[in-house]
Amino acid sequence: MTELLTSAQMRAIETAAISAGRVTGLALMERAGQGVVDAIQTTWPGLCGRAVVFCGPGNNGGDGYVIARLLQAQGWQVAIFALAPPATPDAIAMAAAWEGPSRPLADLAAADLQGAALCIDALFGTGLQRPIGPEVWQPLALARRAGARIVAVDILSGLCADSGQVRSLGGYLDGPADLTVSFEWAKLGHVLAEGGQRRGAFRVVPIGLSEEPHPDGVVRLVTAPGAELDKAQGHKFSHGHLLVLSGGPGKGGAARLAARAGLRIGAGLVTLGCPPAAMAENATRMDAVMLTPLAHAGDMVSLLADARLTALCLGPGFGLGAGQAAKLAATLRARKPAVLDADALTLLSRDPEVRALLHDQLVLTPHGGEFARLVPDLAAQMANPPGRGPAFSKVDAVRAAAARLGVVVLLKGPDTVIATPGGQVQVHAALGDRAAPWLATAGAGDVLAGIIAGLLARGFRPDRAAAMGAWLHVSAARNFGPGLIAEDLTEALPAVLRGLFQAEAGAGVSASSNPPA
Ligand SMILES: NC(=O)C1=CN([C@@H]2O[C@H](COP(=O)(O)OP(=O)(O)OC[C@H]3O[C@@H](n4cnc5c(N)ncnc54)[C@H](O)[C@@H]3O)[C@@H](O)[C@H]2O)[C@@H](O)CC1
Ligand SMILES: Nc1ncnc2c1ncn2[C@@H]1O[C@H](COP(=O)(O)OP(=O)(O)O)[C@@H](O)[C@H]1O
Ligand SMILES: [K+]
Repeated sequence: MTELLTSAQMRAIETAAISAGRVTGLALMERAGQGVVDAIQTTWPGLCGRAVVFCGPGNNGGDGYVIARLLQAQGWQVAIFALAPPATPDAIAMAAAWEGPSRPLADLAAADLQGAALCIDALFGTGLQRPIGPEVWQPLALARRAGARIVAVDILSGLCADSGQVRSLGGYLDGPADLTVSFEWAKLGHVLAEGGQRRGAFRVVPIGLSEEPHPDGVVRLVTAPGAELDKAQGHKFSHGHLLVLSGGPGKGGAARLAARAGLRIGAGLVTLGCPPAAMAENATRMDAVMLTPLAHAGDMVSLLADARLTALCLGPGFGLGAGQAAKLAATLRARKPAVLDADALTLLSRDPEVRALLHDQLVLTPHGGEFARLVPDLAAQMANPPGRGPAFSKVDAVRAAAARLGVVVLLKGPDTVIATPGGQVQVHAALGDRAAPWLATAGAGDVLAGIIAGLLARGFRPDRAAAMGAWLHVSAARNFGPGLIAEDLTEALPAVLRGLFQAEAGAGVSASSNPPA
């Protein structure tokens, strides 16, 4: 399952299926409840004992009443605590079918939680449209302190299903849910921002909607590349020539990392272009990467005119002077595929005339700070704590930035978001069995820029190069593991490629996709 839905998209699918008579809301709710109970058993086989179920007023609460009934039928001792009476027809019906104890959540006392093995959080799901107060999150915090495992129905209450941001007043509970069980498709709030960090073990269970038609504009998770990444027969120029521009003496490390990554990912040739004063330093550090002196933007003319030069990478350790701005402008005027990172992004944000030269063969790879310099209004809107109504998520911000700038934008992080100028969005989620916290190390971003630039040089489309780059980068980090430094990423790439091609040649199925669960 590679789609990531918004709550509106999920609602639209559900409403269409119900209105067409293909399913009833009650049947969906029953399957959702059953899915949660099954997921609890799979996660903690044999667990049984006392459970408290916190129910909200909407259909998320409705799921809670189903879960209470099914747990009780399995021998659990269950008590329901309701934040408010059920308010939707389906939740009212499911509450009526519950024959056990039910009390107001406001009456919850520490004694009610003693010995509870489970706390089912069915307070709010995809319908959360405004911040919750302490009366909602404090009982969850209390249950956690009492030692109960928190099971979030659909999503941990207080997280926005569209942005992953916390919507809470007066604090929020510490830490993640122990288990989150969502229905049919993961939602954006399960991978973006805090949502990715707070989902705990994550399962998506079927509720019978998988064949329903999807609305337009669905965001997709980046999955493993396939055989397309392998090298076809040919000579080195068949696989492209990448030019990486570097800064002056003592500043070349970042560009060298990018250049080596471009070579490792299969560009036929990689040249590092540096100021003449940095030639000696770079020559002692590079063998397979070629070197060329580039004192001024004018020195790039013949290189840029050469059709065999298929991509560029500008930014890592580049510098922020007038000379660098001129080289950036010359590159953009040549309209070749390129990755713009680091200092190139800062130069862009300073100079509207250079920004006017952007074109659709470019990939911009900002981190959060660079993104805020490039598109301050969008970054501010994204950072605002969501109040009432729909949130402005990282997906919304990156989609808007790509449309405004007319380039592919990749905004980095454990939740890497990639958008095209046309509005297509992909997310690479470095979570769960794809978590890569060791990537938070100096120079990791330079390697990512080099990988993507190498893929551009090989002829991949900018959005495809960006998505494959994000996947390969995290896979390389995971392949190396703890202790990773940026240099290790390039050296781990061959094993990652070998694994991919072996998986492809084997079952014909990728062994290492990036599933939501
Ligand atoms: N969409 C689907 O296909 C399915 C949805 N189901 C469940 O239904 C849930 C969505 O149900 P709803 O749309 O009823 O939404 P919720 O149950 O998430 O909450 C909506 C209710 O809470 C109120 N509310 C929202 N924010 C509040 C706040 N901060 N403080 C107090 N009240 C607040 C709303 O006015 C509304 O009454 C899903 O998360 C899922 O658990 C499942 O039953 C199965 C199928
Ligand atoms: N916790 C994390 N999980 C997954 N990826 C991460 C994490 N922290 C950082 N990264 C990745 O590491 C890279 C860091 O890039 P960047 O911030 O530009 O650093 P630098 O400029 O030092 O190279 C990005 O690709 C980012 O997505
Ligand atoms: K919930």
